Amino acid sequence: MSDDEADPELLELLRKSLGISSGPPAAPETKVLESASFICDNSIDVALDMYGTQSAAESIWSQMQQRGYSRKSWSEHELHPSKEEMGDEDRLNFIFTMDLLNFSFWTERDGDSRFAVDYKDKRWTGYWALVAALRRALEEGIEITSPHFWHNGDMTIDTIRHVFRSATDDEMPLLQERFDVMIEAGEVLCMNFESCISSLVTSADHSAPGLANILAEHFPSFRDESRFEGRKVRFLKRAQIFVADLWAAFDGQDWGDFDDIDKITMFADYRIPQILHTLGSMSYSPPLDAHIRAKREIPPGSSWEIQLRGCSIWSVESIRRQIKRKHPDAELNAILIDFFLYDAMKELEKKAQESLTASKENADVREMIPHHRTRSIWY
Ligand SMILES: Nc1nc2c(c(CN[C@H]3C=C[C@H](O)[C@@H]3O)cn2[C@@H]2O[C@H](COP(=O)(O)O)[C@@H](O)[C@H]2O)c(=O)[nH]1
Repeated sequence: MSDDEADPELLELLRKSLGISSGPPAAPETKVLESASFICDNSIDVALDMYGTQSAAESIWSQMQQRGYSRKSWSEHELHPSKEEMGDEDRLNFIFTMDLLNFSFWTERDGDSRFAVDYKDKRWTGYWALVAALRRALEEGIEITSPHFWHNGDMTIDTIRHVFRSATDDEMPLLQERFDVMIEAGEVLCMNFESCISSLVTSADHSAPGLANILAEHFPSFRDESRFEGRKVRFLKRAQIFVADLWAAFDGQDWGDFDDIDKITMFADYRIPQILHTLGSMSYSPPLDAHIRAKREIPPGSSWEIQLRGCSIWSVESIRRQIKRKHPDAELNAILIDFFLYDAMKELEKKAQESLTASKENADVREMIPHHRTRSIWY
């Protein structure tokens, strides 16, 4: 070995001590699926049912095929922004704002008296009420999706109260928190990304988990993490659904072009656990089951809440693996299963509502378990 060739082992030792990695940078990982597996292995109040998972996988896959459910289904929702009506920058801003605020729409009310937004001659509730309110504001000339507007002092809490005003006397939950996360996001975007969502997305260099990690790193309101059995666990629900919404809205191209989109997991919200339980894929201990049916709140960060969220992520992963086992050519990932389950849940809820109102006395609607009630900005 010539004098100027250093000993490779010595070099490696030096690199390790200086924390310099030798090989190519490791591919970004969110560690969400790993968290979900750990939670599921240590859950005693939520359990996955193997047979329920197998039958859920079959019915989900056959329904997805019957409906031709795909990434394009996202843009078929009448309130989601299409490329015909919004330029790329406006759509980026719209989707970022939507997923910055995509949390906690449930209230103590249900039925016709719950929080709702009237828009385009329809009454929208839940997530769709958020999307409708953003559209309504833009049509009223309020730049509610612009990071500049959040940061230049023009936006006040009264702006938010006006933008998200309800058609009933039941107000959108957490209005102050929604205002706070917009102010915070405006500051972070101004300091780190020239107030441009495009700069934020570009910084991930086409990595889906990379973009989710960047959101969690720079924006506290996207840092959806907890501790369980002495370990940090990550859910990153809104960070991941932002990536997934970009991927779907831009049909896997341009701002939706990610090399590793399949590393995104199901989004741990309060709707998917409900349908996973209804499908028999997930079951609850008697105390937890009773608590949820009584519509009692479950504190954020509590063991029950973390078990519900972690087991839901693992349940959708098990369903995905089951579908791939039976149908190796199936083109699908956790995102599409999740989106499908959310849409299916909303259809179920609508049918249950209609049959309850239509024939209250003999409604044989199997009393679907309610969704769990945790109040937080994470989902
Ligand atoms: N896991 C998961 N959670 C989702 C969604 C969506 C909407 N996504 C749209 C985009 C593509 C899909 O096709 C959907 O059309 C909202 N949520 C969450 O649900 C809760 C709102 O419930 P409700 O109050 O009943 O509207 C709240 O935590 C919200 O964050 C999803 O897709 N997956």
